[in-house]
Amino acid sequence: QFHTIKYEDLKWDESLGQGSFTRIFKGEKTDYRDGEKHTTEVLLKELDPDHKNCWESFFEAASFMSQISHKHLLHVYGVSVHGDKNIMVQEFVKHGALDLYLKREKSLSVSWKLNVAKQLACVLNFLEEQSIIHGNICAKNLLLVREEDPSQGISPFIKLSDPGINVAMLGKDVIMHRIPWIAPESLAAPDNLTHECDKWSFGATVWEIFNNGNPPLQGWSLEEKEKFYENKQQLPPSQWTELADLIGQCMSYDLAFRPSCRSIIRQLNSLVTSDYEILHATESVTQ
Ligand SMILES: Nc1cnc(-c2cc(N)nc3[nH]ccc23)cn1
Repeated sequence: QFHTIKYEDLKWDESLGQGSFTRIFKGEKTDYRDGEKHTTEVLLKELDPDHKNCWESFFEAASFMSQISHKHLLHVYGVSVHGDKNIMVQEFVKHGALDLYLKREKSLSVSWKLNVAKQLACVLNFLEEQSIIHGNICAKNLLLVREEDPSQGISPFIKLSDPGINVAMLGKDVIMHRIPWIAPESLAAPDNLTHECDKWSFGATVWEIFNNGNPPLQGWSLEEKEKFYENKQQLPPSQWTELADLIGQCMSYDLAFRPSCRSIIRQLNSLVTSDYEILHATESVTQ
């Protein structure tokens, strides 16, 4: 299952916002190991008391994250229950969620974006090998551990966060808000997620990464979003045809057409090599 942490060993610092039915805070946890007191910076994710009915799903997400470990998966230290408070204690990731970072940093290079997309493909492949379905892949659930520093040859490093409350527990509206990240087939059957669902979401997330953090279908109403799926529409394709092809394959309405993780990684690797031409192409355009 997961490690339980004593409430009195936690300290709350500033609020960092909220997710679906959760509030997040920066904080600290203390533990006593070999007679010494250790303080660790943590992210405290609190389930709203008025959504107590979701606590199983909340803890399912915690145990999901605690059962497996991977360099690109967020570490969950454990959970703490105190009265009607359910708290998930996660590693604190310095640069926060990628969707906000992409909006803020307007001049990220193509190789930066490809590097991040490859890291996500790696953890997606790992989850598939472990027969584990995440169910909520999007830039908001990617955390930036380390920024790039080209002068030092340091590349960005991301981690995939927990999936949050199971999409089947959420109301129809929340599910609709997840268009176009949620796979079309999951709209009708949110409690029957498959690995193919994660590939669809991967496609939407790569589109986000290359679209400078502008969310896809930004400002669309729930009705328009529903039509987007009913009419089997696609997101606006990137000018980079190979990238647009990969995103299009991942976001096929027919599950069978979605590529294997190995194929996704192979196609991303081939993109890196052809990165040179596109880089010069965009530079010549922008100059
Ligand atoms: N596991 C996590 C999750 N989110 C953060 C985080 C870091 C930061 N600098 N600003 C933020 N603003 C909102 C969340 C957040 C950290 N660790």
